[in-house]
Formats: sequence, structure tokens, C-alpha cells
Amino acid sequence: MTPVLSVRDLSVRFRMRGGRHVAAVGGVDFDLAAGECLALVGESGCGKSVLASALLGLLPGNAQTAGTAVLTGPGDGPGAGVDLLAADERTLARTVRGRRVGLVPQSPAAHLTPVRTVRAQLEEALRELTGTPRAELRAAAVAAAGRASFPAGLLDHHPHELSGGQAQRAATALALVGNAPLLLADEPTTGLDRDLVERTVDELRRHADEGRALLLITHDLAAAERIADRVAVMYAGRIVETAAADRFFGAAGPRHPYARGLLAALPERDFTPVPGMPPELGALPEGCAFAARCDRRTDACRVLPRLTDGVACHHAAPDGAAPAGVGSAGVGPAGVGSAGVGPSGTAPEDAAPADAVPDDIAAEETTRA
Ligand SMILES: Nc1ncnc2c1ncn2[C@@H]1O[C@H](COP(=O)(O)OP(=O)(O)OP(=O)(O)O)[C@@H](O)[C@H]1O
Repeated sequence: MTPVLSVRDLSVRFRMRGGRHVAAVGGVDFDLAAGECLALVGESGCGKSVLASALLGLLPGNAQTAGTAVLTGPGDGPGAGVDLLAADERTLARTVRGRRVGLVPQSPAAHLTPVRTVRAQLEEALRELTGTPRAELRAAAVAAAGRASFPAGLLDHHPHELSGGQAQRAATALALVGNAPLLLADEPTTGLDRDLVERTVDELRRHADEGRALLLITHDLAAAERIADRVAVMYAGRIVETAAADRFFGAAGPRHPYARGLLAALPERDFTPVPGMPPELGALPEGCAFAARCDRRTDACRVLPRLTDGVACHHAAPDGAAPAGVGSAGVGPAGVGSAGVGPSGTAPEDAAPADAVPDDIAAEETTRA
């Protein structure tokens, strides 16, 4: 099937003072098909939002991008295939943002126009993106709000009169208006109660089920498990694993030690955080960026592992190995909480590794500690 979006070797670097660089995204490859939801997960600061901003041409002036991100489309008109990284601002503003690529922003308060009511913003988006006639705008705005569980009674409020969760739902309603073939949802459930989380992600899932593509950026692994077809795990700017969601969350589990650690950190599983902290993106090591935190590291990890068969690790768990926590706490759609992926803490020194560690690695670990 032709993907809606095809990303190849996408990198984003920020130029900093003193000639330094922050490598926020590196060598990212993925495809996203119509009808598919890909969940992009990973710790805070790993590059998820920068990736979404790159796809929308919304990076700041100190950013340098490389690679391609082709949004497919027929013919040679405004709906034709376009490389989102190479497109000029006029093309992005007139034919891409909102129309072909929708965004549920991470910071809705900053995204909504402060001086206009939610109703006015929804009606404008409906008029611009769907050509809804003036006489039908009022009813259409109520319906659009309803899609994102935004209360009709708050439509005449300005953004500053909304709670964080209400602003989130207003921004989601706006993002859904254009029925864009590709929707980027960056933390769309922040500040929402579990019931609203489920309603919101179910609506996003419906967007995909109607034949559109959804990139769900989230810390909420329960939300990802609920609606994603595939999961991509990002670490220090790189995708370290992609897997079918049922495999990722099921008995087989992920194969990358970091991805296994993310799941093991869930309260419903082992409640054991991934030890240590992610590296500075301005000072990444040459080899595997996770090695310093990894109980499987060896000398081989000094060479950067490439994503091969869905995993970028020299010591990936074999296919079919059960991840930590499965069988102890049990994780199913109903039993998964919202803790998800947060900034990790430091594990106790004696935290049990998710997998058996070869003796030589364990000895090395002790020496380094
Ligand atoms: N304009 C900028 N200049 C320099 N560095 C930046 C800039 N914008 C983002 N970064 C850096 O890029 C990295 C990735 O940030 P990003 O916002 O994509 O993380 P994230 O994975 O979305 O995190 P979170 O889950 O907290 O939203 C961070 O280290 C951030 O400090």
C-alpha cells in the first residue's frame, strides 16, 4: 500500500552559540499508511515534538534539516506529492497545514488565538477548510466541538477562560476540522481525566479508521496501547524500535532494552524506572546513546546500531522473549494506567534487570559503578 507519509533519514540539528549543535533528531525512517495509527513514544526531550515540527515546517531559524518526508498525493495540483522538508513556506501555509496535515499541538494555549472565542475559531476553520456555508456554521461548530468532547456551553469562551484540559480539547476539535489525510497529535491527552483520554483517543482512532493516517506522539502508553497499530520508540533523537502494537504490548514485548525498560517502568508492571538519565543531545556518544544506561552493553555498543528488522541494538532480545512484568502484573487495555513514559528516575542499585545479564557484562557493570 502506498504510504501517506514516507520519512527517510530525517535529521534535525539546532545551531547553538559557540558553534555547538544539538542533534535533536537523527536518521529517522518510517512510513505511515492510510488507516494506520503509529504511536511515537519516548522520554521527555528525546525529539518527538521536533520531529512533528519538522513535518509541518514549523522549526525555528536555528534548525537545519536533512532527509526527506514525502506526503503522497495524486496529480500535480495542490494535492500532489510533496517533500515536507523541501517545500517552501507558501506551499506549506496554503496547501499543507490544516488541509493535508493536521496538528493537535502540544501547547494548545499557545496555539489558540487568545482574542477570539473557541466558536469563532472553529467557524473560521470550518469555513476555510471545508467551505461550510454561513447558515450552517453554527451547527457545524457545535458538531466539531463534540468530536473532541469540548462542551458546547464553553464555545463562547476565550482560550484564557479555559482549563488546560478544555483548551486541549478545543485544539483537538480544531485539528480534526479539516479531516486532513495525515494528523499529527502531539500529546493530545495532556491534562485529561482517564475517561476523557479514552474518548479523545477513540475519536483520533476514528479519524484513522476513516482512511486517514495518525501519528500519535504520547507519554501515555495506555493510550498508545488502546489505539495504535504500531509503536515507534525514540531515544536521544533516534528511533530504536518499531513494532506492531499487539506484539509490543503483548506477551512477546519489545526487543530493545530501552523499550523493555519503558514497559517495565509502568506501575502495572515492575514499577522499576530505567536507571540514569538520557544523554545531552548536544554531546551524544559515538555509539549507542543508550549504552550508558543499559545492562546489556558491551564493547560492540561503541558502534552506532542501525535499525535492522525493527530494532537498533547489538544485543536486542530475541523474538518471542517475554518482557519484564508480563505474567506478574498483567497488562491489558483495561488494566493499564496513565503513568506512561515520564522523565526517568534513578533505579535502586540493586534493581533487577529485565533480562538475565551475561556474567561478563554484570562484572563490567560492577566495575564501572
Ligand atoms: N529551538 C531549539 N534550540 C535548541 N534546542 C532545541 C530547540 N527546540 C528543541 N530543542 C531541543 O531538542 C530536544 C528535543 O525536544 P522535543 O521538544 O522534541 O522533545 P520531546 O521528545 O517532544 O519532549 P516532551 O515529551 O517533553 O515534549 C530537546 O533536547 C530540546 O531541548
